[in-house]
Amino acid sequence: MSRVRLCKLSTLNYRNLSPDTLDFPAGVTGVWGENGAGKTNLLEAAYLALTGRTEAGRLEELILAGQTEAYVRADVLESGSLSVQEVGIGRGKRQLKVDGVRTRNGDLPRGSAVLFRPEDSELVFGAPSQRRGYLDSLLSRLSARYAEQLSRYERTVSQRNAALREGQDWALDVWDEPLGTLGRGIMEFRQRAAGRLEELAQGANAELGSRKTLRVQLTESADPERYVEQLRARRAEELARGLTLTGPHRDDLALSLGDMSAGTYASRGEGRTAALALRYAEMQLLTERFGEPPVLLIDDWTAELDPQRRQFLLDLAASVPQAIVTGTERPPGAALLLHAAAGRFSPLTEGNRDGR
Ligand SMILES: Nc1ncnc2c1ncn2[C@@H]1O[C@H](COP(=O)(O)OP(=O)(O)OP(=O)(O)O)[C@@H](O)[C@H]1O
Repeated sequence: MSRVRLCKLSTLNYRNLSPDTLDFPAGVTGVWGENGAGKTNLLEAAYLALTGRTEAGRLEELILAGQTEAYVRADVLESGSLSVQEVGIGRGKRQLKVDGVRTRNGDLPRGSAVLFRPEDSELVFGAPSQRRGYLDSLLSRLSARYAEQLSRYERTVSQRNAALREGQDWALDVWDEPLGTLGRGIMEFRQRAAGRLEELAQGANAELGSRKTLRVQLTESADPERYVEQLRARRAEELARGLTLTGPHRDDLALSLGDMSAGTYASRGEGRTAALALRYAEMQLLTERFGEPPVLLIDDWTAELDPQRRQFLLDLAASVPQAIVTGTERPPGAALLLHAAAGRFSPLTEGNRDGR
């Protein structure tokens, strides 16, 4: 695949952003302004327009309070040709278009952007579901087949859970076989990706100055070879609880630093560093898969970070064809600086760069 570059971003009714179209050059764009100015919202909107995905919880939250629909549009340059990606959001639904034609999620360029956020620390300190979400989002972008299998698996788990809740013992035999096949596919894909993920994250964690070795290991709830057998062995317990208790939807990506569980023992800074290392690994895996680095969207480049870690982020941004870096301090070395205030973004020209 070719390099994807964001040329323009337009938004309408997106959180607190004023309706506008912004131009983005190649290289680093710095977005700087006070707390609550809309910097994170801008990055989130760019991520949504580039990938069709959002890291925010519920779609409704993205819509300007009091409105019913929001819209983002990215004019992107890919393989030398321009295309227009549009995402419309209504209550609980999202519609994607490429060059005016409706499309499904998987049809947007899958490796086109990576979002670094201070909230990424939740990958380390949060629940297993956060880490599974990270892994699934990454693997779904690396493989359309994984994305497809995962969504079928998740549907099957909910149907099987419904049968469990209704105590339909006989119906479970119908669900166990497809669940077994889909679940095994997911487990095998995760196992294949986990080694490289650990290698990349470990390297980045060391480069970020951490003296403790970061381990990233899959903790699997089931054995792919014996999955259907394991499902059957826990059926009585599952019927009692009305839940499927075994399978990749219960896996975790266990993180440890120097042999101690990172979630339990890491300091805030160590956790933040490990989370940066995971995002770095995501970016590298997408680069390896698609042959070009994604657009980097780095939110709050100074948050909780010491000078060495800030420099790592700035160097990373400078190393890729395009990055947008936000902060309450101006990131040095940007090709374009935008000043953020109350959801508006104004370019700082040479004349007023030093004045603000
Ligand atoms: N759906 C919404 N409708 C209206 N306003 C919203 C909506 N969602 C969020 N906001 C507002 O957007 C504002 C900007 O938030 P944002 O997180 O982008 O700020 P920021 O510039 O990144 O700030 P910080 O430096 O504190 O991280 C917040 O004041 C928030 O209340």
